[in-house]
Amino acid sequence: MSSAATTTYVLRGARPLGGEPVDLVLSGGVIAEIAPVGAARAGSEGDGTVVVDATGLVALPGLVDLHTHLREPGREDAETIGSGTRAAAAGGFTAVHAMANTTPVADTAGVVEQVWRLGRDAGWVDVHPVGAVSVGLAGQQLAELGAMADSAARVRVFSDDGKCVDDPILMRRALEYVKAFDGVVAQHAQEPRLTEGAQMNEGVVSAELGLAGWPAVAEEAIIARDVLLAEHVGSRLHVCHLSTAGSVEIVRWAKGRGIDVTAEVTPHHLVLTDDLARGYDPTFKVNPPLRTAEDVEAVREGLADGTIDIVATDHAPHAREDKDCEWAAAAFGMTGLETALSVVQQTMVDTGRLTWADVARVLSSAPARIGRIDAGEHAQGRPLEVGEPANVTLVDPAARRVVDGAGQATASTNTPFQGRELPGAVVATFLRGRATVLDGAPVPAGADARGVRA
Ligand SMILES: NC(=O)N[C@@H](CC(=O)O)C(=O)O
Ligand SMILES: [Zn+2]
Ligand SMILES: [Zn+2]
Repeated sequence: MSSAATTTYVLRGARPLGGEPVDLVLSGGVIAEIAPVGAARAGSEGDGTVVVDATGLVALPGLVDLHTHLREPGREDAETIGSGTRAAAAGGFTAVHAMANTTPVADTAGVVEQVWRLGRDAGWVDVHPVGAVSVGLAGQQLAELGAMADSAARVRVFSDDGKCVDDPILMRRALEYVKAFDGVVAQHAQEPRLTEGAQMNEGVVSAELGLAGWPAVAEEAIIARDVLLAEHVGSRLHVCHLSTAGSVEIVRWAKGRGIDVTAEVTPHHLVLTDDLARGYDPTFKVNPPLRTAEDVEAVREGLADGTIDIVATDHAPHAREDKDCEWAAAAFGMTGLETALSVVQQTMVDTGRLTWADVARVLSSAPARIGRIDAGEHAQGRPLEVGEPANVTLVDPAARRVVDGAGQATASTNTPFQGRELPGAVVATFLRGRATVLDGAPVPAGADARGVRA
């Protein structure tokens, strides 16, 4: 159970969205006061008040991930809801959307309620289950979308992620169905016939390595079809992990036409390229595949100009035996929750392409809006204003760290940034006024402000 926050925190000298320093006071689960530095009255009261020296730290609204694989139920050897949500908190997140490709698949009200409850009991972040579009992700029969929407989990995002809803009739029906409860279909855009046996991006490198290629058109053809279907039906479409320059162009065109489409890019597609396949290290095997430097530039441009709405991690932990094997046999996917903010800082903020206010949009308010979790008692992605829920992330943009998968909170070690130095570090995360991370270390629910269990 999430317990009510009892400690009052004064975040002394924090810079909301990278602006001028203030004292941010978190009390009673909300942002209670925003005062000039040193002026917050709560600071002097001692009793139950913790002053956090936030000098130089940027305060962001708690991050929201629209695309996380938590693996429970079914693959608890790779990740559990406990370990995955602890990793999320460590990465500055206060809410995640848990993808449906579990075992069993999250295609019924029963399974999504189980995931939602386990997330709530773990207490690290709000867990919003994604419901499957089709029964068993088999692409044949529509799952019980309405029952999942009406369940305690209040599902609004539906996806067969890992698989593409390639049947246009099924996609059309799903788009029609979700309109009834303002839901969205999040598509994993991969034309299956064009990607049979595909191992990496189709291009110069795949030809050299002799690995079967995954052409850009396999992604773009589905996105083009889906934006037209969304227009025809008058429904809401979300494009998962967009990765090619052509996909950016199609989404830009669709938005220009007024089609209700949103799109996400992953941190890894903002920086890594298919050159990394040359070492045959399956850590770099992911779906959609790492693309070319031109694609990386195009997705950065698309994120900067608002064509791409959000950054979503596609955190995809895998057990060692599924990655410690030859490339062709390895599973697709890489972890991302604990490096996402740093990669966005490196590629977009430190390059002058996004401000911290933009980061708050692409990693918090926009994903919360797309997932329809931006209202009500547990609202996420809200502005840092008095009276709003105290979901706050403190990041030190001047910090530098070398990524070590073994030292992360996620139960898996398949980070593509192993050994790389990244800028920025999450110093603290607050979920409705309760610290889930302090001094860079996770604080379990029920522990006091110094991380000691009461
Ligand atoms: N991204 C991946 O390479 N893998 C994801 C599935 C997916 O996001 O398509 C997974 O579940 O492992
Ligand atoms: Zn996917
Ligand atoms: Zn995914």
